[in-house]
Amino acid sequence: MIRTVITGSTGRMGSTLLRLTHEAGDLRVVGATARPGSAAVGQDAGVAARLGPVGVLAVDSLERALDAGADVVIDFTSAELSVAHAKVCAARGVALVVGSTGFSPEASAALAESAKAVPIVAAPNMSVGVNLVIRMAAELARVLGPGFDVEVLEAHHRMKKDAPSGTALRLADVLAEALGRTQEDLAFARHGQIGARPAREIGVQTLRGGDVVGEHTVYFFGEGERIELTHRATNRDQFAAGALRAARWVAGRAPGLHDMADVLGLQRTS
Ligand SMILES: NC(=O)C1=CN([C@@H]2O[C@H](COP(=O)(O)OP(=O)(O)OC[C@H]3O[C@@H](n4cnc5c(N)ncnc54)[C@H](OP(=O)(O)O)[C@@H]3O)[C@@H](O)[C@H]2O)C=CC1
Ligand SMILES: O=C(O)C1=N[C@H](C(=O)O)C[C@H](O)C1
Repeated sequence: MIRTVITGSTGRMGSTLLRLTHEAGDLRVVGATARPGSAAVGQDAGVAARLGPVGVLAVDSLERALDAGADVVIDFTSAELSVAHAKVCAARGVALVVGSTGFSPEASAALAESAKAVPIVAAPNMSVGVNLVIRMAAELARVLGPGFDVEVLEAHHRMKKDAPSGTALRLADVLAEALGRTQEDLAFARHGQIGARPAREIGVQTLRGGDVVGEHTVYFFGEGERIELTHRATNRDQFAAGALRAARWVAGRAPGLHDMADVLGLQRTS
């Protein structure tokens, strides 16, 4: 049994992770955290997450959740909290799976520092399907080459805090690498008299509204043809299932920072 702690267990992803971990035959929920001062603290974490009892009380810090011992922490909270949680995992020698997005360069560097002490899998999207789409997008860009204009469009629910999504940023990075472009070539917004589209540009656009779980499309606009590569998530289970797969893979590994491509045995695209 892989002893697993779920942070942010009342959140959209936290509650999904709690349910799938509780249902898994090979993982056991041994700890759960909730925001300090919230009504969930001290309650059965499953009840607080409106799932039914899981037999573990939600506590207000990761340190406390780890007191009974754990093999892996699964963390979908925020970039800032994930960095703090990674430091705790590094100090306690516990493996970590991070799904949070919105990392600044400094936060990414801090995560990499913690990964010198413990194994960490971090990815902006844990869906197996999305990771294959990322790979296919890089391949399409390489083969189609500079004659196609490339644009990334993402849509998410109205509560999402970061923009563009972590997945859209990853797509933009792998497309830029495949096409020999740089961060300077990414266009995050257009407005007014912008003139003709620069050939090197890679557009990254954001939609927000309603309960959209997560949609990403890469457009390759050519002369006389257009390719659209789309992934649509209709619930959060596939993100959580990917995170559980990462947890099984990372528990007991040597320290290091890994991506979902490593978990899935795919060649890294960037
Ligand atoms: N990698 C992937 O596959 C996916 C990644 N994500 C990412 O996961 C993250 C979480 O998304 P989502 O579940 O929708 O967000 P939610 O806001 O629903 O959940 C976040 C959870 O973390 C808790 N939390 C956040 N900040 C703090 C803090 N400072 N102290 C204590 N608790 C805190 C929240 O508590 P409270 O509710 O009290 O605020 C909540 O329980 C986002 O960064 C999102 O982009 C999402 C889906 C898939
Ligand atoms: O916040 C979300 O909901 C999601 N965030 C991730 C991202 O930023 O890429 C992944 C997924 O699309 C859902």
